Amino acid sequence: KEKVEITKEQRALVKAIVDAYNRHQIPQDVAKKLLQEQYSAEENFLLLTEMATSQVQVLVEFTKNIPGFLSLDREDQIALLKGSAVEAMFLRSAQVLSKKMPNGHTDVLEERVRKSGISEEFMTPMFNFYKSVGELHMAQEEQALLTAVTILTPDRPYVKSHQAVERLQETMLDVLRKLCVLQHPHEPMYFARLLGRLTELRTLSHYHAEMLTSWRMNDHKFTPLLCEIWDVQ
Ligand SMILES: Cc1cccc(C)c1Nc1c(-c2c(F)cccc2F)nc2cccc(C)n12
Repeated sequence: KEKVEITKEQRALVKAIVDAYNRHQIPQDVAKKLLQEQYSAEENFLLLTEMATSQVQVLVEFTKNIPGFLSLDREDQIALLKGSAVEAMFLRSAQVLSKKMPNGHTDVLEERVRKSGISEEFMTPMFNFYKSVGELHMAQEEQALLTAVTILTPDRPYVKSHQAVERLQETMLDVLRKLCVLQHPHEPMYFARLLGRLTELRTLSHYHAEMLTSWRMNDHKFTPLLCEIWDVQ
């Protein structure tokens, strides 16, 4: 039986990533609005746009705190952020939507998503993903590390120093693998199931691109930050 040991450095790495993941949460005012505003498709879409915008801001702050990220080539940092934003946001919103939030936020958010003009063909895979993430009952270390692994994916478009990104990603994967073994001793395939979510995320990001197009066709407005991160307009 292989003895799994987390080194001092790895413990420090996990702490840094979890602190960053928790420090940057969706602002309270956005979360509060979810409960207050009335339910029209327009109002729901506006709220979700505001939420998506703050999710991008939260993502940028989290990413800057991933040890080693800021030492990467500056253009690669941008390429990684643009290439991973949707996947990281699906992961983040999955945490919000899957855990039973206090005072019923979850179903309020779910309700608004379901009534925001998104067509059924995207709704089903999106909520299947949220359900499959919820069933994993991920610890916060796993959520934060899996998000970091997603961001540090070397084969994003326009990434030049592929190897530098791969080295960082491997550092995260190694400690995530150890954590999974230590925290789920009776589920030897747990780590593999986590990585399986990343495959599902790739599919979702294609759906997301189509969602963006259909929203644009219906003349929905985005914020400048959303236009920049997804090269729309
Ligand atoms: C905030 C939110 C939460 C859950 C579902 C949805 C549809 C949203 N909203 C958006 C998302 C988005 C996301 F932020 C996380 C996950 C999947 C996503 F589709 N992307 C965008 C891009 C332009 C406008 C909006 C309204 N929008």
